[in-house]
Amino acid sequence: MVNSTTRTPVKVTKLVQQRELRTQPLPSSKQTEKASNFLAKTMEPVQVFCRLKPLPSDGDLCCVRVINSTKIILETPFQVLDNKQAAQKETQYVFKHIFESQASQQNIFSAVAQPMVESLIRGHNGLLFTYGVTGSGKTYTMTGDANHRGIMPRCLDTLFRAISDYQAKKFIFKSDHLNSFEIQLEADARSDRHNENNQYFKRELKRKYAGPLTPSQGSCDLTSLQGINKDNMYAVFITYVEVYNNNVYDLLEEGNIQKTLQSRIIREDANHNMFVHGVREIEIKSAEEAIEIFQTGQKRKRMGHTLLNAESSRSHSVFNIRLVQAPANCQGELVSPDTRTITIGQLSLVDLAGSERSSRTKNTGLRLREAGNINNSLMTLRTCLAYLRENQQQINAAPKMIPYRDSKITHLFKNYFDGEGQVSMIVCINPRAEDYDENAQVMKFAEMAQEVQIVRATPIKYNLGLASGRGKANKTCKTPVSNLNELDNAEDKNFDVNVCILGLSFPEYKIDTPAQAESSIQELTQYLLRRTERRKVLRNDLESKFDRLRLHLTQMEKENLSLNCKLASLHTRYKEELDRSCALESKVRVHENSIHFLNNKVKRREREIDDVKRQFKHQQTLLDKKDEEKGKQKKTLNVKLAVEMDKHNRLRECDNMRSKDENLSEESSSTGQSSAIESLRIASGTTAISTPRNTKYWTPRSIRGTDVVDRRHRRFLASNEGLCLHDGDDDDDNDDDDGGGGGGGGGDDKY
Ligand SMILES: Nc1ncnc2c1ncn2[C@@H]1O[C@H](COP(=O)(O)OP(=O)(O)OP(=O)(O)O)[C@@H](O)[C@H]1O
Repeated sequence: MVNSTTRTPVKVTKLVQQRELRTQPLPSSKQTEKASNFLAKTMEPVQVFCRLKPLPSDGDLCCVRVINSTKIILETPFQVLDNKQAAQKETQYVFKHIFESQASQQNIFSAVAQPMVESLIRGHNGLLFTYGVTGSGKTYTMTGDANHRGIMPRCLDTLFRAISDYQAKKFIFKSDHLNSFEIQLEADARSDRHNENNQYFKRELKRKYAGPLTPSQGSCDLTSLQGINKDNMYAVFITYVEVYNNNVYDLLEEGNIQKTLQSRIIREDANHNMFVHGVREIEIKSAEEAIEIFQTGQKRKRMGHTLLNAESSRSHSVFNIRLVQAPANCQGELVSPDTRTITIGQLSLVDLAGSERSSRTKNTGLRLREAGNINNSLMTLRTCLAYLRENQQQINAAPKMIPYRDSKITHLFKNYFDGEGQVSMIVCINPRAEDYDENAQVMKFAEMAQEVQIVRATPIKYNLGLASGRGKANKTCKTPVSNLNELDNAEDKNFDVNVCILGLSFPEYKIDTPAQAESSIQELTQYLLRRTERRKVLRNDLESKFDRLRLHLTQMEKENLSLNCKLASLHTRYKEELDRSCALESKVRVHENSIHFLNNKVKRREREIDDVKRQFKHQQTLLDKKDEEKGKQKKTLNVKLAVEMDKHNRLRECDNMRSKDENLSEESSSTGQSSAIESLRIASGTTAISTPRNTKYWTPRSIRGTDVVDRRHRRFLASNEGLCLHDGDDDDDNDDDDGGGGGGGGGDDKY
């Protein structure tokens, strides 16, 4: 990267010099005269154009009358007169050109912007802004829409068509982020291009955007376009900033579109030019690319809604086209590495926010604040131009300080008013009767603005001692050379063409008279001297090239040798690595087989485990069912057992009673106390009730009755024993009962 200072065309201006002159003690009359002559020669006024917007319908009241292409009359509409009860007033204004409502976008571009593009190609600065009431057609004029492309897309199209054959490769010129440029070596530029391509393809995969605006095709006839230097290489850079609420935002800032933009500061560069610090400057290679980038910025732009215009711009937007150029080298291809030869021209296209009285828009809150800021910045612009005009008109008075810094937009424009270049303004007028008051203000300002003088840009020329026309000549030779290179003939290949022109052809000379001969000889001598000089330059250039080539060849030879050694060692290493990898591969194969075998085994085992699990589950369900059945059986048997036990207890009580009765009867028979027995029987109510027969037909030994009870008792015991076999828990109870029953059992023995 070449590190040297960059030159921009706008430097300390003649106007500033003039003002400095005025601040010093009174200049001599000779000085003043010289200065005024100088001013008269090099300054030109701000060019003010006026564009009328068509009325929405024929019946609408109009407040302007066009006299001719430069004169216009603003007249008080009857409607306004009625309201104010004032006398009809007419004010005539003169502008550089008045475009009536039927004027096309192309007309505006050709008359206003095309000369500025030519200036830009010559390396000069230009500022073009649209000014007017909200909805008067400022954005339409500057940007336009898909069918009616405005100034900006037309400028881009014209510029790219003009420099198409002379564009430097991308990243040869590189921004130094301080408003200047450097020249990169081709290797660095190539690496940057490579990185960008990678990002581009990634972006392309995601992108699905088609903006409404496309660059205009054929905005101007290129044959009429002047200023292109065919021995220079060009590169175009763009920036797009917005001034909103007196803060500057970079609309092309990197990152997501929804991202909150960072406010930027305005700084002065090494050449005293104002620039937005840290702004993203993008190199573009076609008008289409520029429009696409512009659309991205446009999306970010804050759009407010007022009652007057649903899509009103609440901010000033500044679209900068910067054209960087430098002389090409001998081959007419690469840019000369000398950074001092760089020329930067800048064209600023500014779409100002609409001037509007807030009482009319009925804005409130944020919108009111926006309107306040817009009005303040426009007021500062008006004040700056008014003071500039005053300073220029009253040369002998103490100059007023211009309040550029009071607003961001004027701070940014400072260079244009203080420096060299061209300033143009398009005043957009909506000729509706309702807009009369605002239009009067706008026109007053416009009239005043065209009295401000701007220093005309001085032409910039560099003589590198190289032949002019070298670029074209090299281009002409390129085609046959590339054709030769495509041939098989080795001798014809790599034919290096370097067209070196020694200058213009021999001048014509006349030697009819001695005087003529003398002057011709002098002319020829001059011509030959120039030729000799040029030959010297070319020879030096050739020799330095030979030297470089020789050096290059020796270096290449050395590199070749070392590369060959490296290649041989790499070859042997490669073979070793190949053998190792073969051995490893066979090992891997063995391991793979064993893994395969083990895998199969594992699968088999898993299947077996599954089978066993299934069987186990089945057995489990069978067991559960059996348990359930057992539980049910147990319950029914318990019920039966309880019933039988109850019966058995009752029977046993009966037996006991009977045996007691028998004992008593035996005792009474022996003692003859039957009355006592009788009283006992009465005391035992149960026995009396259960055996009523006994009292009536009682015999001391009723063998039949004993037999029946005995049989029943035995059946019960048998069944009870059978039950006890089934239930172990109940066995204890039965045993207890049997304890009782044991008595019974004992009793059984008695039976
Ligand atoms: N010369 C014209 N011919 C046809 N239509 C126009 C013309 N000028 C403006 N318009 C239309 O008028 C409307 C408002 O124009 P535009 O947005 O350019 O106004 P503006 O001055 O930029 O407003 P603001 O300051 O609010 O942004 C748009 O729909 C536009 O298409």
